[in-house]
Amino acid sequence: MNRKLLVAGNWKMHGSLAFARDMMAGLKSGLPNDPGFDVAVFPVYIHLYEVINNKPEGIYCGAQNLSEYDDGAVTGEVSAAMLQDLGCDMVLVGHSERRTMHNEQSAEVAKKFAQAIKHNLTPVLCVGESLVQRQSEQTFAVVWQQIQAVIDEVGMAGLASGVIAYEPVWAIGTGETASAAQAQEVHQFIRSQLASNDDTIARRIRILYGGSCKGSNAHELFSMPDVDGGLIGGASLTVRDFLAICEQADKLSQGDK
Ligand SMILES: O=C(CO)COP(=O)(O)O
Repeated sequence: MNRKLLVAGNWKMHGSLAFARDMMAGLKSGLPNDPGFDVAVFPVYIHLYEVINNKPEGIYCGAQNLSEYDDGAVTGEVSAAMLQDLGCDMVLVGHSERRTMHNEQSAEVAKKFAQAIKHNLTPVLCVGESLVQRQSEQTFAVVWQQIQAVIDEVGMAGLASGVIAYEPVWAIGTGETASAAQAQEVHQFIRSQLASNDDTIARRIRILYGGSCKGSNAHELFSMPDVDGGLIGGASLTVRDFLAICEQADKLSQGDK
């Protein structure tokens, strides 16, 4: 099955309104017209509106987090309905920085995923193991537990409305990338586990790789059969670096992938 590659930039807690405008202007002039791959950016909440109002046509915009609740007395949180109202298309859920720094548990992540699909946002479910977990051969178990929690909440049909991003924690912001073979091994595991529940959904769902992905390794990673693009941190923060990754996605989308 042909899955469209997705290159997604997670800006994390970086940028400013001027940065958001400059990035959008740079992508407008640098991206191919009508690309054969999808592009998304994930700014902080307070820069979303600026991005939404300045983004080139066809680029998706998403938040980095959302509340697990509909509305109410939840100071400092932002609901799925508010994100949709603003014009967001997507939202990250369960990024490892939220799981570790904000102690988000898989059950909470699953509730956030459910909120996203209820409000027609595409959730990008981030999963991945720590270095200790990899060294103790728990990678598959950890990753699957994180996905299973979402399936328990929304079923396979719900999961199918989202995107999965495999981000090994040891590769995030460290400069140490999973090799293409290491990424493929986990992506293939995820897809085969999903296939034992629903083969069609398993073949259709996009699984991104994240963790020190950059222009120089994107082609090798994205050319793996089960890698459908990337969730990019550091290399999404300049037009040049982000476009270098998009260029690789463009080449692959015009070729066999
Ligand atoms: O966490 C990431 C994207 O969500 C990856 O970050 P880096 O690309 O900076 O390693």
